[in-house]
Amino acid sequence: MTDDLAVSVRGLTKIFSGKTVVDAVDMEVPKGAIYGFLGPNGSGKTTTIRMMCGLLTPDGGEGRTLGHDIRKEARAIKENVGYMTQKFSLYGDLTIRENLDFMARMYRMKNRKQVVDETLRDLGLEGRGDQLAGTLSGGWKQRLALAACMQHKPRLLLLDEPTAGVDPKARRDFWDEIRRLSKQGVTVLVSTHYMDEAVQCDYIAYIAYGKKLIDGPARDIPHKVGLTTWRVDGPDLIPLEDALRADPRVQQVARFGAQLHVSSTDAKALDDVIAEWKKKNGTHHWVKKEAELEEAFIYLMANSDDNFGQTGKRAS
Ligand SMILES: Nc1ncnc2c1ncn2[C@@H]1O[C@H](COP(=O)(O)OP(=O)(O)OP(=O)(O)O)[C@@H](O)[C@H]1O
Repeated sequence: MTDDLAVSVRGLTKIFSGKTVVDAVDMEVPKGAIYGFLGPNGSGKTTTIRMMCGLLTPDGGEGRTLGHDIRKEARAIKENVGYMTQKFSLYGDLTIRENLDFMARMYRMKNRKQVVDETLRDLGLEGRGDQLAGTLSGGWKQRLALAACMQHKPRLLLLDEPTAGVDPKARRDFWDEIRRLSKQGVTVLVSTHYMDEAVQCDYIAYIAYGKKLIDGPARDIPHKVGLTTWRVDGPDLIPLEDALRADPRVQQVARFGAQLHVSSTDAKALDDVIAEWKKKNGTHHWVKKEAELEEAFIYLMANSDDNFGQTGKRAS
């Protein structure tokens, strides 16, 4: 394992009740990266991340996280992990200070009063420590939850759908903060179903049925998925959209504002469709474009009930 990797694991496997839910996954996560795990419900994302962070013992495989053996030194890894989930984050009926203190206790921090005071100050909440956390707005709850799990200065941060249900401004602020942490060298692992979280990631792994099917830098993912995309705008897009969706040679039609992005993994078949439309109706403006992460994300998620590689489903 090189010094610039926060995580390097091979053959990671987990079996629950006789069912292999993570199947021989290899993974390398550079230090300070924001690494997104995409995939359908129950595909094994959380289980993979938990094994990499020393929170769950693998049934097979090996590797190191933050320089520690994931099997033998799980405790040392855990001490360096901050965990923020959408479901469990704060106790609404405890005060802001009590929540911060509770988290500091969980990490057995010694100088808790000082740490909590510092966190309150950093958050700009000095005068509001006695306020019940449940009375905070969604965006503030999220800032508090993030600050709480960073108090022990972890080098690895786990985020489970961190901005689900949060308004756009708070979401932007949150990702600004995550990027700041990543620049400071904190490695961030994000499990998500949401495109606007996926596009924040430097690296992406797509997991289905416990297997890692695609991974790499986010900018390489569209190429790895192999999508060809055409952008179209012009009048009467709704009938065009309906017709394209009904065409078996088109795998995906996604609306982006006043445009449609029309995609397929079969470039030739798609080009034929577009050529026919250009001939039939000259009022639309068609441009072939590089597929971007948004289209790749929609494609992966829309096809995620099927075995990967099978197509035929369409995103909307
Ligand atoms: N502690 C456990 N005991 C038994 N089965 C489990 C346990 N944890 C997870 N599983 C099962 O393992 C499979 C993978 O779950 P996991 O939570 O890793 O998936 P996921 O991709 O993170 O899903 P989601 O996106 O819904 O959170 C699921 O079928 C789940 O029910």
